[in-house]
Amino acid sequence: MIACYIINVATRKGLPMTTGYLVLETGEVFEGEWIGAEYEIAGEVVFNTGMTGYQEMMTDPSYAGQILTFSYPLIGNYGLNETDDESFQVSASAILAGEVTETPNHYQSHSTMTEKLMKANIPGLKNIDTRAVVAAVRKHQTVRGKIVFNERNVKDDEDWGVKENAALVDSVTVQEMMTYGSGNHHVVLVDFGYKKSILTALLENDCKVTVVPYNTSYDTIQDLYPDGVLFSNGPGDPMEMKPYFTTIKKLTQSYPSLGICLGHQVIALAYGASTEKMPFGHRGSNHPVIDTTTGKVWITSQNHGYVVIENSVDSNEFEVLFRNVNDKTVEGMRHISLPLQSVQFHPEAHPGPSDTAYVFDDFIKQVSSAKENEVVKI
Ligand SMILES: NC(=O)CC[C@H](N)C(=O)O
Repeated sequence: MIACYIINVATRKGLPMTTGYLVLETGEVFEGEWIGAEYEIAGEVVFNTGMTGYQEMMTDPSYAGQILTFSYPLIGNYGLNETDDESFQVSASAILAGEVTETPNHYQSHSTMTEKLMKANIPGLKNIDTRAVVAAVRKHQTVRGKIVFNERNVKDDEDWGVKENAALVDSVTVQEMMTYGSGNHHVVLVDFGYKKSILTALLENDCKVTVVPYNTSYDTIQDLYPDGVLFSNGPGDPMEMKPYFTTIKKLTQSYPSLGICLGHQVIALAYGASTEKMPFGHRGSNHPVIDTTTGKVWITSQNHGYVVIENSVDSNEFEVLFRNVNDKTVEGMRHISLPLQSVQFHPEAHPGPSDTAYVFDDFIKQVSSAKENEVVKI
């Protein structure tokens, strides 16, 4: 299922590169050159400030339903390779870029950005003023846009086609469970749209991993006899996962658990906390977070638009373990008594720094000690 709404499938096949427009619901129009698939599309416009990592970003399922702006001015210079996709699809609904090179230079490069978009059937605009787009997104905070063939005012459009989060997650979750690896620790990865790097990090930590659809029942997961459960990243508003909060809470009370990004948000919600939309999110590879217990600051990879509201977290149950250095928002929590931790940032990196990869080590330590003590499983 396509996560975003295709507006117009009129094609311009055979015509040379033509102009295309980003039109915002607030009325601004930005001109660029069309690349990739030839259809019009709508979505929330977001921006990522990473200087590298465009391949990992566009294939990160958390971008489903969003028009992704690369703020770094030169995109595609080291090409795209056969190993760095974070999923089986380009998940962003469309991309916006400044200069896009057609002559990448890297020994692993396998395709250009334009070829990748064509193959994945995803549209984009290049040579668009991404600085102005980012300024507009920052000004309006959350803003939807359309990329269209002809300049027009979309202010009064009713049809934005942005799907409910449940549909976004449905478009990226696995259809049936799959098991990978043969390590000593069996981890169930609850898939809201997992990044491949999370699976890789677990496999590198001596795990056997069973990826299950996000709506798998508690009993089905229990029958897998997991040693631990990881709740993945994913697209959309975490509140839309409400029907699963009871299962999520029960799982975290039964098995050592780790939540990453959307996984962190749904755990917080399952325990009664609240989330809210941020002004324009954190998307980039250099977001500093402070460990509130050690005072150490880590540079993290991030991609989120929602955040857990700190004063909604029950301090008898959780401590806020990480906080964003810039805006002080919650970046991670640790349960007071259960082996349960969650992070808003991406310890698996890809793209971005892997300074916080130790979060996986800590999770596996909890999994191991729970197995040794057999005190956690019911
Ligand atoms: N990377 C993620 O898991 C993103 C979580 C959620 N969709 C958000 O935007 O906040």
